[in-house]
Formats: sequence, C-alpha cells, structure tokens
Amino acid sequence: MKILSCTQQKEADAYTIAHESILSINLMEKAAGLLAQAISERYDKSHRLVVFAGPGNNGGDALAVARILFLKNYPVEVYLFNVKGTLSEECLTNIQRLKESGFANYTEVSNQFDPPHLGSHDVVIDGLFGSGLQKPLSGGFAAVVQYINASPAQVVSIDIPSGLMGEDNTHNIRQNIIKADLTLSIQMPKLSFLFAENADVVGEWQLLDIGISREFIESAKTNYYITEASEMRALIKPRKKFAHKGMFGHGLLIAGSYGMGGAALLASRACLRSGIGLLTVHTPVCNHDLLQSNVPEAMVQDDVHDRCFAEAADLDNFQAVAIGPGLGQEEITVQALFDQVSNCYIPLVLDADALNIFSSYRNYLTRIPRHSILTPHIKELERIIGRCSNSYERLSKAKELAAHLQCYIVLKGAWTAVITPDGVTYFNPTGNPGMATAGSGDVLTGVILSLLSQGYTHEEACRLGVYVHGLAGDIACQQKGVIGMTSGDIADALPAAWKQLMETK
Ligand SMILES: NC(=O)C1=CN([C@@H]2O[C@H](COP(=O)(O)OP(=O)(O)OC[C@H]3O[C@@H](n4cnc5c(N)ncnc54)[C@H](OP(=O)(O)O)[C@@H]3O)[C@@H](O)[C@H]2O)[C@@H](O)CC1
Ligand SMILES: Nc1ncnc2c1ncn2[C@@H]1O[C@H](COP(=O)(O)OP(=O)(O)O)[C@@H](O)[C@H]1O
Ligand SMILES: [K+]
Repeated sequence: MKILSCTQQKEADAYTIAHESILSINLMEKAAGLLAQAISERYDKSHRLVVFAGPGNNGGDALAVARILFLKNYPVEVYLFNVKGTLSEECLTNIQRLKESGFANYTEVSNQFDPPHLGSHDVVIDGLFGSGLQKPLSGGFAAVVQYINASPAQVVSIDIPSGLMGEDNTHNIRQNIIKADLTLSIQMPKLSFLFAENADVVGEWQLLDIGISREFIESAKTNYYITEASEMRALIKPRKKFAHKGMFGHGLLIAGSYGMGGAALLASRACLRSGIGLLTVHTPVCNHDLLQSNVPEAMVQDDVHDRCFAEAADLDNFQAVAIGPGLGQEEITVQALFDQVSNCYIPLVLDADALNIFSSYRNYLTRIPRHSILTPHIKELERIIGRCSNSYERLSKAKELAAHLQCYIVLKGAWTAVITPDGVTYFNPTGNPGMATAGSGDVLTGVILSLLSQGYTHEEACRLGVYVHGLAGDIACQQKGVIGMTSGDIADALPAAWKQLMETK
C-alpha cells in the first residue's frame, strides 16, 4: 500500500473529482457516511457527540457527520470556527444542509469561544484541520486544542489529528496537536502515523476507503509503502516435487561468544525454521556443545578461539553469511570482523555487535560490500549516525546512510522500516510489543540469512523476513501473551507463520 503526502492526497481528491464524474460535495458525503458509520459502531446513542469543525473541507466532513448522526438520533452539538470569514464551498454547503435537517444545536465561533463542559462520556469529533494544514496551530486554535486535550472526553479525529502534519513534525508544537483516541483516516495512512512519538496523538487508526481514483494512486510517485500480506505471499518460491536440500542454499552464521551462545542458538533455530537447505554456525569453541545438542540440524564450525570470534571464516561453498548476534566486541573480534567483511563476496547480513563495532570505527563503514543488509534497532543505528531528535529525522538519516553505503537498512521496531539503497522505504505491519524482548532480533537475522541463502534477492529477503518474523511474533503472542512470550517462542512460531502466509489469498 502506498503512503502519499498530504499534498498528494489533496491532488488525489481533485483528480477523482475531475476524472471520475463525482462532485466534490458528493465525495465528501461518501466520506462522511463512512465516518459516521465507524463512529456509530464504536459509540452508541448514550454518548453526546461534540463536533468541532474548522473552515476547510475537514470541517465540511465534520458538519456532514454531525447531520448524519443527528438524523440517527444521536445527541449532537456543533461548534464551527469561522474566524477569518472564509469558509470552503463544501463547508458552507454542509452548514446549509445541517440547518435544513432541522438541527439547532449549532454555534458559529468568529471571535469569542465559550467552551462547553466536556465529560468523560462525551465524544469529541475533531474536524478542525486535515490535510490542508499549512503550519503549526497557534492562537485561538491552539487554545481550543489544549482545552479538548485537557478534557476527559474521548476524541475521534477526522482524517488526521488536527495540528499534526502528515510527514515532518520536527518544527511542530506538540501541545497544539489534538490527542485522538481514534483517527479515522481517509483513504490512505499518513507517514507520521508510523512514528513512535506520534502514537499518543494518533491513537488507534483506521482507514476508510472512499473510492479515490485507483489510476491516480497507481501512478503517484512515492518512496513510502506499507507491506501487504498478498505481496509477501506472492514472493514465496514454490517447492517442486523433486526438490532436494542442495537447492535451498547453505548459509553461514557467525555468532556467539562466551556467555552469549544463546544468540547463536536463536538465530540458528530461526534460520532452519525458514526453509534453508544447510546451515553452518561458526562460533567459538565454548559454544560447540551447546549448538550441537540444541540445534542438531546445524553443522558447527569451531573458531580458533575458545571464547570469541577471532578468525575470518572461508566463504567458499556458502550462498550467504550473517554476522553479529552475540558476537562481543573483543579487540581480536574487531579485526576478524573487518577481515571477514572486507573480503566478503556473498550476500551479507550485519547485525547487533557487528554494527556496534562499526559504530566505533566509522571510517571502516565503506568496507561493507554494496547491497549488504544492516539490521539495527534504533540505538544501534544512532550509534552510527548520531542522536536524532525524532523518527522523521532518523528515517531521513537512515536513508542517507543506505544511499551512501549502497546497502539495505532494516530499522527495527514497531513498523520496522526496510530501506533500500535507492531510498524506497517499506514499513512492516506485523509484530507486537511482546517482541520487545531479548533475542528477538537474533531470530530475525536467522530468518533473513535463510532467505538470502535460498536465493531470494536482498530486498525480498528483508521484506519477507521482517514480515514473517512479525507474523511469528503475533502467533507467539496469541499463544503465550504479550508479557510471557520470549524470542524462543517467536522462533518456535515460525513454522505456523510460514504456513499461515502460504495459505493467504
Ligand atoms: N472533496 C474533497 O476535497 C474531500 C476532502 N476531504 C477532507 O478535506 C480535508 C482537506 O480539506 P482542505 O484542503 O480544505 O484543508 P483543511 O485541512 O480543512 O484546512 C484548510 C483550512 O485551514 C486553514 N488553515 C491551514 N492551516 C492553518 C493554520 N495553521 N491555522 C489556521 N488555519 C489554517 C486554511 O486557511 P488558508 O491557508 O487557506 O488561509 C483553510 O481555511 C481532508 O483532510 C479531508 O478531511 C474528504 O472529505 C474527502 C473529500
Ligand atoms: N513494539 C513492537 N512492535 C513490533 N515489533 C517489535 C516491537 N518491539 C520490538 N519488535 C521487533 O522485535 C525485534 C527486536 O530486535 P532487537 O531490538 O535487535 O532485539 P535483540 O537485540 O534483543 O535481539 C525487532 O525485529 C523489532 O522489530
Ligand atoms: K482533523
């Protein structure tokens, strides 16, 4: 699914109106019908609906919603903010229609606003500003937002919480943004919904398909997508009757040091549960028995060192290599890592301590072969690129790094972002907070290594790997719950995740 900018979303409305013989006011009526339906599914008529409408088409939506729900016998109260005396045509039409419906509980605010008391059972419908917001809210509008936010009422925002920008909020004023419990977003999600620091203003969000022109959406240029199950299903390579293990690749995992053998174990298990033909784990001698007894399917190659990775492995006969989980950062490991990476001629995944080592030796970053896959969580990324003040800035800098190194970056967290060397970002919808537990990232590394070894392209391995990993996390969460689940449960749920994805239509 594409994510378009607010400017493009306005163009999409205009294109739909011009090319699909629908009047602007009728498109708004369609949006309002869906908005009213979504609101009535959540809130029954015992709730008073207090509607705040702004001067543009977001306000027009809100007024139409007020009329539809009033006619369904909801108790409704409307405040229209007309401070400049300039209302959009559709906003004006909907004032007229609201009055014609017999609705009387209407206040137009042009100057002094006498705010109504809002109780905890009231529902605020926020239609102050949508995709037409040009700059942070200030003055009277900021005061209205702060009063709504200070109230105990539930808040439903139309399209986007008023005051929030669709993309970059670096220069926004946080206290002047509506804090919604539910955002009913029209047609497409906004990029800013996917950023952690906006979760408390966006709340839960839901998309409403109002039938914006498919033609426009398909031809619109964007660098942002949300991955869909059907796309991932289509990537899975079918297995032929006469398939043998030599066809599914031989991967090399370089992982584990003294006290961190578990990371090698988790990554190995995940790798083997994701379809690889053969797996060799290169690990210090201290982890030999652990791996042999707990993942008997894997071959173990002992490093020369007892306790840490000390000598680069020979890459002949492997289709892909992953380095990092539980690697440690011993001086001798640093040297071995640089040797391994500098001479790597097969697809490479760098995770965890491998990334931490590079963050201490940033000059060496350019030794990473083109198209390698880096899988940092936020902290690991910021050790390389420096502290960022918000998610938009972090994403922009991650894109710069991906372009500079010509690498793939998998920026992990909720909505994990897979960033390609040419700057396209795919956000992953699967996964849950139960995955915020030790070793979850090691599991992902194993999955991606497995896919690369099987001949999936770098981009496919990242996107499919991240998707299935999150799906396995969701299955583990259903079985064990968000608190009790461990990363081992995620690895154990991989077979069910693969099966579920393969059964997706
Ligand atoms: N048929 C359609 O088109 C459909 C449209 N749809 C709906 O329309 C919404 C977009 O509507 P929109 O383009 O009218 O923009 P909107 O967000 O209402 O704001 C514009 C007004 O705000 C003002 N303003 C801006 N910034 C400001 C600030 N900082 N402080 C104060 N004022 C500020 C601005 O003033 P101006 O800048 O023009 O002086 C103008 O008056 C979209 O989110 C969706 O809900 C859907 O129903 C689908 C069908
Ligand atoms: N709130 C969340 N929602 C979805 N996925 C999450 C969430 N928290 C963590 N994850 C996923 O769990 C994994 C955690 O990886 P990482 O931080 O490297 O863990 P570790 O270092 O313990 O292995 C990542 O794939 C991340 O996307
Ligand atoms: K809004």
